[in-house]
Amino acid sequence: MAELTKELSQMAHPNEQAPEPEASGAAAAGAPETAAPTVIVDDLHIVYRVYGAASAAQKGNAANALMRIIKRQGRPQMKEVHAVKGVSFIARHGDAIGIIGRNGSGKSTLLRAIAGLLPPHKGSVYTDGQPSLLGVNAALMKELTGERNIVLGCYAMGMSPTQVRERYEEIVEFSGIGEFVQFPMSTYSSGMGARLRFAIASAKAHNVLLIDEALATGDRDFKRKSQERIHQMRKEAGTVFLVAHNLDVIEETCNRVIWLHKGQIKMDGDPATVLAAYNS
Ligand SMILES: Nc1ncnc2c1ncn2[C@@H]1O[C@H](COP(=O)(O)OP(=O)(O)OP(=O)(O)O)[C@@H](O)[C@H]1O
Repeated sequence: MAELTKELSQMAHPNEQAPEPEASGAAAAGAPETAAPTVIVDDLHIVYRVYGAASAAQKGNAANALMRIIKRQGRPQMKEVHAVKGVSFIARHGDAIGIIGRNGSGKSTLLRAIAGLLPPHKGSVYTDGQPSLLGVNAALMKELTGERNIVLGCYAMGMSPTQVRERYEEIVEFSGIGEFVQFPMSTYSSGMGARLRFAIASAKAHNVLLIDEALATGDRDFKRKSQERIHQMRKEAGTVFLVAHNLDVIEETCNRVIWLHKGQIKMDGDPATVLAAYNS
């Protein structure tokens, strides 16, 4: 608690997404402890409510269905999925944090919660500025051309028309989509879409950039370019979170790895140590 209070007071503009920090086991690795914190996650719990669903024990069983009819109960209405269970950590300027874990371990949920897209069931997320989430499904419009998406995407990130004009060619060049920039995004392969999204999102310096698997679909050349850009963004004093199943990308890009298992942190530390434990 004392550590968290101190860290919070260091944050320039904490973007408080939930009240009252509570007790914490937050630990830092990666960037030096003197670097300013950019994200504080304190005992975070995220619960999804799925309406119209039922647990395996409640449904698909004739005896259960008969009992519900006898008791005049309707279909079970709601199921809760406790996707993140008491996660705490502190991220700092200059950190590139890889988040690894099996399918369904809570990686994407954690990123979406840091981005402020999911309300905490319990606990808090504090961020320095508005984090930008760059996901496989990031909101570009499929029916518009790459060109229109670049312009709109840059405006959405708060760039001025002059800044958009200055950066436009570089974004097209970086994405490598060539003449397809004049075609609607619905004609793009998933790799081309992912490259364009990354090129747009990384055209601006972000305090906190959250990347969800966006590098997974790029080819080798693009992966190398995007890794270089992530390194550059870290130098510009930002913090990058990266969810990827490709552990090579994590190892080459990140200075810290958080391993999630069933919604909890199993390990948080330097990539060599965490990846060795994860692979064993
Ligand atoms: N919108 C949702 N509604 C209900 N449950 C969800 C929803 N999104 C995710 N979940 C559940 O939350 C848990 C964590 O999912 P999440 O997508 O965060 O995991 P992940 O580690 O990113 O998985 P993957 O590696 O497969 O992408 C899973 O049990 C998943 O079924």
